[in-house]
Amino acid sequence: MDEDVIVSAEWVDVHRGDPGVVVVDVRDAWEYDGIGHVPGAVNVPFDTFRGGGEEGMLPPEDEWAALLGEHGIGADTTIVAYDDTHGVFAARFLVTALLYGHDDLHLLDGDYSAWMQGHETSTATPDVEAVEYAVTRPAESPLVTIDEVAAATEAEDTIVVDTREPEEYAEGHIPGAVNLDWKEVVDEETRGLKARADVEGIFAGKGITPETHVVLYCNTARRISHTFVVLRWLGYPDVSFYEGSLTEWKDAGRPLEAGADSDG
Ligand SMILES: O=S(=O)([O-])[S-]
Repeated sequence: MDEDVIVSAEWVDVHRGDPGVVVVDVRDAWEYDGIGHVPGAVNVPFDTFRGGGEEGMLPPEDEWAALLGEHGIGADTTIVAYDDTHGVFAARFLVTALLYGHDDLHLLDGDYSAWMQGHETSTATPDVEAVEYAVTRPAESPLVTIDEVAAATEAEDTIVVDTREPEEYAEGHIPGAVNLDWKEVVDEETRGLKARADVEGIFAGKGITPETHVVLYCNTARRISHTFVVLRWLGYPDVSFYEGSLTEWKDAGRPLEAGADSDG
């Protein structure tokens, strides 16, 4: 997952039929079938790759491999994912793929509602030839443990970021964390990301810069997936992902701090 992780609707329109490209729609089946989808996209609903394994909300490795294979995705496939919620569910699909070693990953900028405004849609289910998918775990992982997160709250040049809504943060957050609601970087009108400089400015306003070690958490590692993808797009080199998130933190009886973020 590199700085080309975010792709425009125009790019998807040109490349969606290319050999080796699979467009993945992570909405529910009724939306995919009933409302329509990007022509040629396969449907891998969020529920089918969410949880059930031993590592946070990741699916078991063999189930993940079978799921991708049955949708015609091989280890070298270029994956483009989308949803209808500004990309947050699709981002979780992409981060799951990354954690299981897939490399060529992209998020449609905007979502299906935005796509529908100017692009062809379809209700036809594509013929898919199943392939074998083999997981190869990456040598380096952005995952951090609960103890690493606790240490990060005290470390210099490190910022722990809560990507939930301000009300949730105010109720209780990891001590020392700043609050940056993942939706802050989304343009409500285009449904895609705000301009790059604006996004960088929003992050910088919270102390998140390319020089900082950034540790992300939310409740169950869904919303941080979007922020993680955006930080990869910006090329920030040191971003950690707390898969256990607040669910694990609370279950472990770790301390919480209440109150709003002082930066608003
Ligand atoms: O997005 S979430 O994991 O905090 S529910």
